Amino acid sequence: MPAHEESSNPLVKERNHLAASRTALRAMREDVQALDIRDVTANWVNAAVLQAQIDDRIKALADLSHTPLFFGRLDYLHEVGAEKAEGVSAGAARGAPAGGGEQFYIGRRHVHDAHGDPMVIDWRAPVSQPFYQASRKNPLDVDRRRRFGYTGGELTAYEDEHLTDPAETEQTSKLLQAEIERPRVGPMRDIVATIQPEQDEIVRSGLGGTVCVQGGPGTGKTAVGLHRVAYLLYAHRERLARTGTLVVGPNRSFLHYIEQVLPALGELEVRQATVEDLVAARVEVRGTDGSAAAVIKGDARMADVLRQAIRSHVTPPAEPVVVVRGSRRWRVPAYEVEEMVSELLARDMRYGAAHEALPQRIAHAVLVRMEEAGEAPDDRVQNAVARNPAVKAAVKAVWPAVDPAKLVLRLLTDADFLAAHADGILTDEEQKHVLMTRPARSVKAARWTAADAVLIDEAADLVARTHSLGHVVIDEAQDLSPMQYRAVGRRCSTGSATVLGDLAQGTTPWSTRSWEQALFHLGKPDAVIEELTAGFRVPREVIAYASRLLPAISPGLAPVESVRETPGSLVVREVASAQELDAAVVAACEESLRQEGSIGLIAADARVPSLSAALAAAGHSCLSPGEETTAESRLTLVPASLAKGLEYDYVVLDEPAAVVDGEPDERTGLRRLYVALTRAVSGLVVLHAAPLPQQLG
Ligand SMILES: Nc1ncnc2c1ncn2[C@@H]1O[C@H](COP(=O)(O)OP(=O)(O)OP(=O)(O)O)[C@@H](O)[C@H]1O
Repeated sequence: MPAHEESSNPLVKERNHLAASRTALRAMREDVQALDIRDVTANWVNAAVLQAQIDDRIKALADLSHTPLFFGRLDYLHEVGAEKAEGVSAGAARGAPAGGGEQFYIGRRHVHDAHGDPMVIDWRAPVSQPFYQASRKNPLDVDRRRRFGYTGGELTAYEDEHLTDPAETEQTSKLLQAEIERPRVGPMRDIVATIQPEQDEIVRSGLGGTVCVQGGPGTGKTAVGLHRVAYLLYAHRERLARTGTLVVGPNRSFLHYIEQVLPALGELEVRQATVEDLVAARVEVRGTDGSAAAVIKGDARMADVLRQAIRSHVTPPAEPVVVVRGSRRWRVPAYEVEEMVSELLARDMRYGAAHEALPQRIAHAVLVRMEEAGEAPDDRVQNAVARNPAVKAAVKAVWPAVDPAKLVLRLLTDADFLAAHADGILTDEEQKHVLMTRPARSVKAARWTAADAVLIDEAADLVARTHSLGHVVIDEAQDLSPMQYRAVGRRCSTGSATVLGDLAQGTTPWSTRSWEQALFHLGKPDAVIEELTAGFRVPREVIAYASRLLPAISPGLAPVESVRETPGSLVVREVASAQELDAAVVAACEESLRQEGSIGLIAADARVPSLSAALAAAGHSCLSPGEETTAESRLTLVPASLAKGLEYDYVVLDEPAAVVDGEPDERTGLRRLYVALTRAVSGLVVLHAAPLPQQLG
């Protein structure tokens, strides 16, 4: 209950404001539902588009009973200035505390009353920012910050900080702590009520610049990235609606896990995809690469090879172009066409754009001759000449169209063609690795790998510029290859990016070694690199245990400082023999199921079938990673390879040595183990029959 009493019961007043805000929100929704669009739409296409927008708006205005409409209140000392007033209409109905300042309720979305005056201010509005940033040292004109506590949708508590009262001392907020420690059930949720100052700075950094965030497990990188998109959409709604936004994640399960955060914040238009989704539009990925081949194919030098290979299609003209029109013949000599070609090459334009431009250039040369001969040709004549069979034939010989997939197929199947463009760039050994072991005859027949699809995407961009979005968030970025960074980078070449990752969690053979390099490949070398160090997921004991691996997996990285005490959160249990391990694991899961919240059983991929069978025999069904946990179904069996980015209240970790052995080398194995050890919110039980990796000792 409150530390400071007001004259009448403040909790009652706050509940009244909540009830009034809900009524106002309902009225806003009803207004939208009542819109009659028949008069304003010219045809059914317009009507359908408008109706879809209205439906989205109705969805965005839904009053979700489990997500409180507001979570905080700011009492300003003075009226807010014009620079902050955006999103706050000029009316007087914002509450006015004694003393002449203004009062604002901060929530997930803007709610206004029938007069258009705000009842709740969007957390992203400038006037809300002090809720996250104001401190005793720098109160930002805030007299009082109030946080609200809810139980099952009911407003049940509040907590005040009087930032300008010298008598009051700094205390950690109990409501904040409780919110951070709330058990996890279901998919990831938003953190608007508790964004921390250092996170808020990243969330609100401008649309113009790219930000890269290095942060250990559970420091809120994913949360920050998603809230940043929501913030940018608020601050630059029109521009981003036109250009589009995208969140890139490592796999489907992860995308499922995070997919509800943005809709809960009212943002329904953000695309979410894996890098493979982005690049696999052109070919179907059916094959896999060995790690040696994948590393070379993912190396940025491949971009140089492709560039050379595509340019090799340009051949200097051997003959003049002779265009016959009516009774006349027009001749453009070979040297003149060659000059055009050199000029196009020097301009460094896209291959396909130059292919389109060349016939027009040749036609122009013909037109000049026509004019010299006293004719008066216009644009239509130029276009007709550009389509003349002789011009077409000349362009086909000099600057032929190139199909990106066919180009890559030739590079991967024709050793001489590869050598011609890779010599001096790739060693002989590397070239051998890149060549298909079973050369396919056609694009359709080829068993393309994920890395091949990225090469094709690169080639396609050499032919025609890739469409760029306004903003792209890349999560778990440390696992991207340089070529994958390039693929994502061209999708934000005219926009900006948020790059999120942890060097210690890189588990691909090509994983990022330095953020500077990664940003260079992304095409954003001037990005700001930030670091998050406070951990909101993993309890102190557990993160300390996992951090023992850091010197081996990422020397130089500082361990995460957990904000969660939770004594007794780590149990390491040795099982007498391998035969008894499955039963011990099932028992540990049952033990965990007695607690509230979600349970994740993480095991080496190879151990999953046996554990699945053991659980089934004991009468437990389990979910797959990313599938929604519910009150009835709370146990997920997670192959270690899919654990990244996910979290569970209680984690049972099966046989760490097997997790390490599941990877091609020890460092990658230990990194995989580090990921597995850092998924727990409340408790971790480690079970092992084999000796633990000595780095944990
Ligand atoms: N300011 C915060 N208030 C409350 N919870 C937070 C805050 N920041 C992060 N969290 C919670 O901490 C957990 C970890 O956050 P998140 O998944 O974003 O971390 P991460 O850095 O992406 O971790 P990983 O490296 O393991 O992928 C999530 O449950 C998230 O909601």
